[in-house]
Amino acid sequence: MQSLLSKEYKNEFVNTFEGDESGSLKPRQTPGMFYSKAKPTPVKSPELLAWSEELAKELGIQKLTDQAEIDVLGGNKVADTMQPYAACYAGHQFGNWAGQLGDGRAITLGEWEAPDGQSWELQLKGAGPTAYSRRADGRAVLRSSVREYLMSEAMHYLDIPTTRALSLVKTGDQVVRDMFYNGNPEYEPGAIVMRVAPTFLRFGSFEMPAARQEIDNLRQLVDWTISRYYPHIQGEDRVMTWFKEILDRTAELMVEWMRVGFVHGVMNTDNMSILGLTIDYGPFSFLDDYDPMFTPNTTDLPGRRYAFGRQPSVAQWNLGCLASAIAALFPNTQQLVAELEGYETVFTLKYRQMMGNKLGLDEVREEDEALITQLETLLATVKPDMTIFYQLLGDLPQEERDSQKIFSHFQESFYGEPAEKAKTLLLDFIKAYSARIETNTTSREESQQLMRKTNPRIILRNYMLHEAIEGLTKGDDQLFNKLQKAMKQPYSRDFDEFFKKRPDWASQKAGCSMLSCSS
Ligand SMILES: Nc1ncnc2c1ncn2[C@@H]1O[C@H](COP(=O)(O)OP(=O)(O)OP(=O)(O)O)[C@@H](O)[C@H]1O
Repeated sequence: MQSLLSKEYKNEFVNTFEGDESGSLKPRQTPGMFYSKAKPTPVKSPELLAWSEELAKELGIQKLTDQAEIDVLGGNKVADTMQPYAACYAGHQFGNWAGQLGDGRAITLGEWEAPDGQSWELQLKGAGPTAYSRRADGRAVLRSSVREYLMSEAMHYLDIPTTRALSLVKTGDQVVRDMFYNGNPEYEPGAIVMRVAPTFLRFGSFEMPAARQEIDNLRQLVDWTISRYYPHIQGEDRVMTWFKEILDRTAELMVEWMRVGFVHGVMNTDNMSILGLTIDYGPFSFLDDYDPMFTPNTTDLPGRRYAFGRQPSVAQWNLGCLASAIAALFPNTQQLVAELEGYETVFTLKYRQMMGNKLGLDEVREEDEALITQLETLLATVKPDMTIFYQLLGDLPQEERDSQKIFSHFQESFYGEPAEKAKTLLLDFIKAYSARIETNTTSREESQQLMRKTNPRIILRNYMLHEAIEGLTKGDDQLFNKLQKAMKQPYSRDFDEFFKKRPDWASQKAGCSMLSCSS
């Protein structure tokens, strides 16, 4: 175990690539550069609100003992061997080329080598302006930081690839935000999250040199990324093999989001991790009532580009941007295009298997495709609470045939009284499902076990996060602490006080269902 301050940090990224070393925080374009050095801007009075004990242990980080370490987490102190920088990247936002973006409020302090040899970038989000802040302040508010802290850890415990969060610090400064974009800016408490990931490189990191036609830089970044993060990929075709693996990981990530009903909300290419991790927890939401066209992002409302059911195809579109960016490294792009077109097959195979697990099927047979489609139609029509529906499905007695009893069994998952047609869909599905389950070669117990480890029981619903944030803002951390415990066991029945659907009052309240982009 080592302390945050005494660690000998590695700085491979800045030692390998060309960067702007001036340390100037003036917003600017940085052609030819992979990063710009940027020290965090000190805050008034950093106060530790949360610390991920398990993650710290995994990384070999010693328990915090004094204020100097909290000062590191708040950006007021930098260890001697850290070389803080903001990365330069570009991106497509809402389908449009946005040019240079870069870390406008995130600063990577250094790379921490864990006892198992794995290297982790330690990054502060909300640590003040950088060369890439454009017209914004480089800060984050408590509201969005609590959401990122809790949700990224919750995703980890759901077994979904994600960046992690080590700490949450309240800065003591006030930050101005117009939460509802109605021209009424308000002061909100500022906060900083320390995020960790092997790398925060995004699709947009590769789009940047490609757009600037800096082909040598692009090649250098690709080669380095493969050697460092995909060391098992060797040989002449390594760039193509690498692309295929990113495609595979991205498809897998989409399947995982669909499994738990996670809607990211801003799937721009600057928010697509090159490792296939969930990155950037902004206006995300879990589905409450099952609606494939639900988007939690108010900015996304007109087109619903990032709606729940569209995420897999948006991921393919984003992979297309990555493919275009690296196309210059291939003599011809035929295979690249073919791989991209193969995404749908890759996704569908994984998706079916995942749905089979959600349903407790022993295997996914060809005829199960119809059952899955039947279920999807049922869910999209009845719009029950997704999480509760699957829990009830797992608990439904196998021998139950009484329509009224079946209907009552699912009552808890309904938002409002379903129409007659919806009832018929439910009963027809249950009939087909029960018949299929009877043909399982595995036992009912095994089937239920599979369902229990695939279908989460506890999800961090937006209204719960909202209530926890309201509490914290008033100095009451009870709910926040309870959620921190509950999210670590999303498949257990020990935290059933959070096993409940979204209350009526929360469906229209800002921050409880829908959110705006960057805060
Ligand atoms: N308050 C802010 N100050 C400076 N730059 C910002 C601010 N908010 C967002 N940005 C920048 O705007 C771009 C898009 O914002 P987005 O909300 O996707 O990212 P983010 O939440 O800040 O960061 P990340 O993707 O690193 O989690 C990024 O380049 C980001 O750094």
